[in-house]
Amino acid sequence: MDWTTAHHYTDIRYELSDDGIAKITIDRPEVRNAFRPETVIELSDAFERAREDTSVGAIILTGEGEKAFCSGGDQRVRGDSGYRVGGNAAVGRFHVTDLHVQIRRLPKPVVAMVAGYAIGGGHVLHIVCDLTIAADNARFGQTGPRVGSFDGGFGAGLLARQVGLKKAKEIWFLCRQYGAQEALEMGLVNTVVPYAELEATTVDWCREMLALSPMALRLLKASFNADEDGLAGIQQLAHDTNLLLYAGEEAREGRTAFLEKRQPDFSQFPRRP
Ligand SMILES: CC(C)(COP(=O)(O)OP(=O)(O)OC[C@H]1O[C@@H](n2cnc3c(N)ncnc32)[C@H](O)[C@@H]1OP(=O)(O)O)[C@@H](O)C(=O)NCCC(=O)NCCSC(=O)c1cc(O)c2ccccc2c1O
Repeated sequence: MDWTTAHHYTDIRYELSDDGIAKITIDRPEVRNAFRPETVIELSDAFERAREDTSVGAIILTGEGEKAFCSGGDQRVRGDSGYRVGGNAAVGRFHVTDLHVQIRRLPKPVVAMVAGYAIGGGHVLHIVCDLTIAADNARFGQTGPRVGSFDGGFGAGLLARQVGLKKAKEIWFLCRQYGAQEALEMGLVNTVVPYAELEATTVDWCREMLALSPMALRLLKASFNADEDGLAGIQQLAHDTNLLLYAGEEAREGRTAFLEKRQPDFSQFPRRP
């Protein structure tokens, strides 16, 4: 697969295929692709870039190398008030949770491509992606209670929806690691493939989605969010539906009437049963 670098970052890579796939790679293999605040800022920028690029229809999130997708927050820059920018800022950050919301709100499918460890905050990153393709060497788990941390947001609630409440509690309360096959059996990932086939399979899945209606995929993603995110999810689905209303004659009549300073004539539109 040929990828073209579309923007240069320090901690991540942002690449595009020639057919509408963006690939975002956490590029810190020396720490098993742990993220520091700078990494999260770059990831957020890259996801926004992919969102704004109308040629992009699917996004892959992955980690460099075969040893890890992501090992969570970089413990070397963890201070008493969060993770420190530059390793020594006085006030820390916990803003990977904003990235979770951004990935879920992004109106294009986001696919986690996981080889090696998806651990701690790195595990939550794959949970918030729409699909997960795992290599046969992938290992999943939470470590929060082992390092004095927890994610009570999507890391707990969404995980429970994916694998069931008892299993989610087991994952968090015992901090065990689970292999790719076990993850597949519990509904944590969509498929498992040999590492050598990981990228080709992920790209194939993306291409299948690229051949489908982008608006239908967008509304489906918003529909799942509406169920899971309460009022914020309903707002997103409503906003997306409003896009369709805007594109129709009925809404156009309202806008045109306002601009022409006349009463709108909605009588021409059916009152559908
Ligand atoms: C991931 C591992 C299981 C890999 O084990 P392995 O044996 O393959 O490799 P090493 O352990 O030897 O690691 C190689 C090298 O990488 C360094 N490293 C690994 N992970 C990290 C990390 N997270 N931070 C910093 N450095 C890391 C390791 O020290 C080695 O360096 P050398 O210099 O010695 O070569 C295993 O490494 C592992 O268990 N890692 C730790 C996983 C972990 O506990 N992660 C943090 C969980 S907490 C978290 O992520 C988190 C972040 C947030 O931002 C939150 C925000 C809001 C709520 C909750 C949050 C949250 O919980």
